Amino acid sequence: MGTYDALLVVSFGGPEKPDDVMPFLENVVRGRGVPRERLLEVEAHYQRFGGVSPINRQCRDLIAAVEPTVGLPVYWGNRNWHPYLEDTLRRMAADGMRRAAAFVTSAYGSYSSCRQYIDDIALARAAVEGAPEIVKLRHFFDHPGFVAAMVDHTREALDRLPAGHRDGARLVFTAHSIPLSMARTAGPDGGLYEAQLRRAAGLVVEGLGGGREWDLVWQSRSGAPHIPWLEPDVCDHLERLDAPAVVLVPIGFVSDHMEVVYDLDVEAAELAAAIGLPLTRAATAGTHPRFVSMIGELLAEPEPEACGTTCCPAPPRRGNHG
Ligand SMILES: CC1=C(CCC(=O)O)c2cc3nc(cc4[nH]c(cc5[nH]c(cc1n2)c(C)c5CCC(=O)O)c(CCC(=O)O)c4C)C(CCC(=O)O)=C3C
Ligand SMILES: [Fe+2]
Repeated sequence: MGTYDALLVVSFGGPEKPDDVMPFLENVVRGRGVPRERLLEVEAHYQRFGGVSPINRQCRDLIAAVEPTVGLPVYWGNRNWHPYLEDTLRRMAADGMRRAAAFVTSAYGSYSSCRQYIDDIALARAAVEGAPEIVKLRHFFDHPGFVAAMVDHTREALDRLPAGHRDGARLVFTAHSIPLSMARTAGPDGGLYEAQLRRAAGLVVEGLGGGREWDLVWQSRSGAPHIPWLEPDVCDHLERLDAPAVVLVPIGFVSDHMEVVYDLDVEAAELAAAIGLPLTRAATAGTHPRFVSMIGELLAEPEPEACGTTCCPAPPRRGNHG
């Protein structure tokens, strides 16, 4: 860890009170062509939980668990809500930090899950005089710490199924859907997002001892209806699936984001109850001890090379942001 003088946790950000919800959502979708109706729907998901996203609390919990283990000061900055990256970089500069490793709370490559973080770090650095150099840590989808946490949590979810359903239960892995065009151009050769997700899911199945049927499906589709996104959606999949029981494994998320607590724990759970399908949901990595120790292990790895400039290109912007 000799080359870094701080760890910077970079996350998505989320609202912490009802009045934060619309300004937060407008930050997220600025220039993105997300229809107003979709935004209002998602606003209702947040308001149902008192206008509070679980994500900030999860970042604080992760930082509290990680800080004592890494021997470095830990900072936290978000892309879309307070504490904003720019404010955090300003504080880091004032504290004399010159060079920090960035742990982004997303394990995979694609524009939304990687490049957008890199771009926002660069924008924030450009706005702050004397901002520290930032080295983004690698995609950790296949790291034994992440995999071990998901294996444990999937086993716990299997154990929560009614006895008699555990052996035959199907594992349904989920990740955030993205536009097909974004999926095709993810990574240096395209298709990286889906390939990394399949690899991570396969490692979890292996860690459980193998021999189980599993699928990778998508959730939380956004955007305009005429734009194709990755399919099938988790709910369509559950409806068609011929399985005695299901464990949902949100392998695409590192903590229980709003997408997990609403789209899976409310929507998918209601559907499963309606069609009589026994279903449980595996916890996300969260603050599992192996996930926490993984961060220290990533800091000790040889410094990752920066992504190439043609990797995960930005989709065309819409609206008044060019
Ligand atoms: C790949 C991916 C991840 C995983 C990687 C990562 O973790 O970064 C992710 C995470 C998250 N997405 C989140 C929230 C939202 N995402 C939206 C919209 C979008 N997501 C997209 C992709 C992803 N999103 C895309 C292509 C869009 C369309 C607009 C655009 O092109 O940018 C919208 C707009 C409303 C809507 O959903 O339509 C919201 C509110 C939160 C916070 C949750 C909380 O508060 O707990 C988190 C962690
Ligand atoms: Fe999202």
